[in-house]
Amino acid sequence: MEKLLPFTKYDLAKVTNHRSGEIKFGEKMHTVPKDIDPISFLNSCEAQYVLLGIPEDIGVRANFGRPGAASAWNVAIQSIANIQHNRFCKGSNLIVLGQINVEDEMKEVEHLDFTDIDDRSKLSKLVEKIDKDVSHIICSIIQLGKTPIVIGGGHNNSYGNIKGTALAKGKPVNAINFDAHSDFRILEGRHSGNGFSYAYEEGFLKKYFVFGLHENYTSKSVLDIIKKTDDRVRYITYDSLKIRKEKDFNLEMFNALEFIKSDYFGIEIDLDAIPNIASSAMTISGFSVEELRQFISFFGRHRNATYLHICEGAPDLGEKKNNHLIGKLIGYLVTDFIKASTVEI
Ligand SMILES: N=CN[C@@H](CCC(=O)O)C(=O)O
Repeated sequence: MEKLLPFTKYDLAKVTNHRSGEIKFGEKMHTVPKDIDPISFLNSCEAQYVLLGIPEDIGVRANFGRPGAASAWNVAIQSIANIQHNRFCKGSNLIVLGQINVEDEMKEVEHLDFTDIDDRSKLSKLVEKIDKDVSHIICSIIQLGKTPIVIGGGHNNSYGNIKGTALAKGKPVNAINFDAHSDFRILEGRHSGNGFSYAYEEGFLKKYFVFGLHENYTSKSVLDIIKKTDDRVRYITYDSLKIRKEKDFNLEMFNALEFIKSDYFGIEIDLDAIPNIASSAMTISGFSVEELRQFISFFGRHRNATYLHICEGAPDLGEKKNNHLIGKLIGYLVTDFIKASTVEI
């Protein structure tokens, strides 16, 4: 895990606000001790869930998007460290592994211009480099029997999550994606809009379900491709669920689970599906936070749920005064996922 920047107990102490009479997650979560190999530590630690940050937005830049997703990890870990450790959820069930070291890559892209064809190709190459690191770390975590909770970063990291999971399990895996976009776009060089299509094309992704696609932001060509692969790729649109009310949210979650549950699956959450959450493709129309929480709680309950990835949140693009809110939202989602596994289906 050379590309891992471990989160130390001092880092954790710095972000935990101690209050007498209370126990915060930051006082109970595990960190990799200095001079101990992360793999040996993961192997010996009893906690099931492994927090990993990917503070990059190179895939978003390569997709003509607005940078900012690199800032989610920092605000997320600050919020998670200050959740109350109690009978409903225990901080001691989490290992804060750290973040993928993308400092050099982020420096390299500072002056790249995505409208320049050569620069765009450099951006895509850097995304490929990060893909390798993500898939390697995810594979190692899953091989040790742990459950990764990944905080992105752009949605390009779905590729590394899916590939790492498939390599660890020794077979292609499935994915459910709560998203306004399919990210199943053409293979034109890696970016945040084609993580799933690359994983599918390369044989790591078997079945894929997109939950809540926005009809206005899905191209005819993507819809045509999906139509031809109906046995393996399906979707339900946000508009049919929440606007025209032709479909029922709970029933469609059930149907989506029926589709993907035959194999291990990853739960992918793009925060651009939630209105007014700062992100590259921020929206004013979308699912509520409660619906998203119910979604994670529902899918996280299944024994084949193998990882959770929360991405595209970009606190740096939001209002300065309230940029902790994305961290707070991510904290709710992380604990909903952990709580879900105690009611396995
Ligand atoms: N991960 C996001 N992908 C979307 C972004 C859409 C946008 O920037 O408007 C996509 O490529 O379709």
